Amino acid sequence: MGRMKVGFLGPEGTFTEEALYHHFSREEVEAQPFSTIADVLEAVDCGLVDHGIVPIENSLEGSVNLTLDWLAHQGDLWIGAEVVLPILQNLLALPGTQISDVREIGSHPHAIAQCRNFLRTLPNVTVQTWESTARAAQEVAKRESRDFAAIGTAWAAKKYGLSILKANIGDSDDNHTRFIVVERRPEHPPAIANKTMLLVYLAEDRAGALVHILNVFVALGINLTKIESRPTRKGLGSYHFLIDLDGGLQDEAVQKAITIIGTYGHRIRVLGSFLRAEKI
Ligand SMILES: O=C(O)C(=O)C[C@]1(C(=O)O)C=C[C@@H](O)C=C1
Repeated sequence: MGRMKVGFLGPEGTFTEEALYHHFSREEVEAQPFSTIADVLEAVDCGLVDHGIVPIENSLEGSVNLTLDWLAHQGDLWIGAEVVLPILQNLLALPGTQISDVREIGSHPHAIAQCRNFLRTLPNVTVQTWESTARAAQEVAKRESRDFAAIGTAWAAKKYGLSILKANIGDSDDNHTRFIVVERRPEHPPAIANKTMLLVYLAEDRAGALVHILNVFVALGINLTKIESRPTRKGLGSYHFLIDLDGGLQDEAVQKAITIIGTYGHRIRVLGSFLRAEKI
């Protein structure tokens, strides 16, 4: 059997690539970089790769909306696993660069958001967003200019021949990102899982509709670990809910909750069921 093809947010040197090799062994995969999160998810959807890995949530900046919205609106992918990684942000520049040389800093919007306090110490520097941290690092190497620095991984510095101008520039030492591993929806979901992600559309916008749903989980003793509302794209104020809960799809209580919520007329889609990743 050939190696599994796994798409990731590239180029090489992103946090997503680190997460990929945390989950899969180098021997079993053929890793394929894509420029955007949407490109990764589309590649899985159309069968170009077997799996895809993308960020979904960060402990400082919250949800990665691009990922949540793609899952809700674009395709019908299945989340088969999650990976949680500690995130250490670094300022990367050409060797020999001094902080006073830097006029522009580029990175992924989430990485920029994780380093706000550090960036405030550089009031004369403009900040640019790039598709990923490694893409910005690659650009620093390409421009060969000391004016431009990137925020990203220590591995990207090595990969693109850059120096770490300043290490650990994140706003908090407790910085973690959760990544999801997606695949095309399997015929049979896994039999052992202890976490499930649901997408819920309320039947109607009336007082107590959300409480109604939450009460079902309470009554069945199901612990919710995250709830996020995102626009349905059907008008201002119209939202659906992405709910993470403790329990696998094989659990009777989870099955019951899904059935009851459905009989109330709310629409529910299981986005995935998998083994919870422990924080490292
Ligand atoms: O740009 C990267 O290196 C990524 O893997 C993306 C990403 C994100 O989207 O949150 C992943 C982890 C960090 O939180 C910062 C950036």
